[in-house]
Parts: sequence; structure tokens; C-alpha cells
Amino acid sequence: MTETEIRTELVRLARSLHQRGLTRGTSGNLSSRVDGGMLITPTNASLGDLRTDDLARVSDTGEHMSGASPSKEAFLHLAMYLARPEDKAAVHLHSPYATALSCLEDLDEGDVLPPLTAYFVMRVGRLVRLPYFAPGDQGLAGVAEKAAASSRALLLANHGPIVSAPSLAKAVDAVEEVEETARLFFLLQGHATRPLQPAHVAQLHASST
Ligand SMILES: O=C(O)[C@@H](O)C(=O)COP(=O)(O)O
Ligand SMILES: [Zn+2]
Repeated sequence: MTETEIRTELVRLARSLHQRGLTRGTSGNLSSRVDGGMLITPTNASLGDLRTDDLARVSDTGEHMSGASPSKEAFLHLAMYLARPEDKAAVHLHSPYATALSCLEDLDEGDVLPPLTAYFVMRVGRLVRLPYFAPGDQGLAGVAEKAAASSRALLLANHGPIVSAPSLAKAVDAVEEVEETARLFFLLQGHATRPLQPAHVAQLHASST
């Protein structure tokens, strides 16, 4: 993709997420890798109302190179890319069900959601909850990088999900699947539930490699 196409895609998908209520106000941020760094949405801007020229360019080492002031979570996107060199895009949202999940007691921190559907297993795999850090706190960088080495999908405690993937379309698809599976998780509370069996999960992993 050319840089112009990447900019157009970032703006289009940011607007789509915002219009569908997957993130509200000025919450959330999206990035795509480009030569020498990444393009990322600006800080304190609605994802529903961006123009291609608003995007910030940030170097691989975190310097703001051009464009608007970058998201305060730029360091977190860079941490995902450091841990997952094959990934080229990352999306952070405050989507309601995943954010509600991030606030629950008594979760398995390393594997927050059960494998309810094949789509979740194929698109997300495993959702890992990280400890609470205030938005923009760079103390999260090392923790996120370590967790991202084994999972593309992280849930920031009392905050929301961040997911990376080899393309922006795939990262959006995966973060939407995190939200949908969190919604199913809440819908199923109080119902005897039968998640996929380990053999089903192993088969899905084997057929997707
Ligand atoms: O929750 C926050 O404040 C940030 O994580 C966020 O979602 C939006 O921050 P900016 O991208 O800096 O606007
Ligand atoms: Zn946030």
C-alpha cells in the first residue's frame, strides 16, 4: 500500500468504528506502520472526524516527526510492534463490553475469555489482561511488550482492549471480535455454557497455520 492509501484506510476505519459506537468521544487510537515508524491518530481527537492530514508520524524510537500531536498511547503501539515484528497495525478502543470485562474481579489474567466461538479462536486466540496503568503512562510499555510477545490481544485493566495484526483491516476485525466475544460472555452469565473443547481449539490453530 502507498502512504496515501494507508492514510485513507486509517481515516475510513477510524470513522467506521466511531460511527458504530465501538469507541466514543475522543477515546481510542489506531496506527499503521510506515517506513521508519508509524502513522497514528492524533491525541484528543474524535475518531469519527479525522482527515488524512491530521495523522501524526512517529519514528520507531517514539519521536514526533510530523502532523498533529500524536496519541498519548503512541508508546504502547510501538511496544506492540517491537514484540510482534510481523504486525503492521494496531487498534485501541474503549468498546463497551470489552471495557466492562476489563473491570471484572476474578478473571484468569492470562486468558480472560473462554473460546466461545471458532471465530474468536481464529481471529484473536487469547486475550491477556494487563495491570492498571493510567492512560499515557509509559510504565506500561515493558509490560505490554512482554505480553504481546505471546498474544496479539491485550486488555488494559479498567480501560479497554488493544490488538495488533499484520494489516489494519485484520486488526479492526480482531478488536471487533474481542468486543463481540465479551458481549457473548456477559449474555451467557447465569447460563450453563459449553465453550469449545481443547481439541476443537487445537484443530482451529492447526488449520490456520
Ligand atoms: O484512555 C485514554 O485516554 C487513551 O488511551 C485514549 O483512548 C485516547 O487518547 P488519545 O489517543 O491520546 O486521544
Ligand atoms: Zn484509551
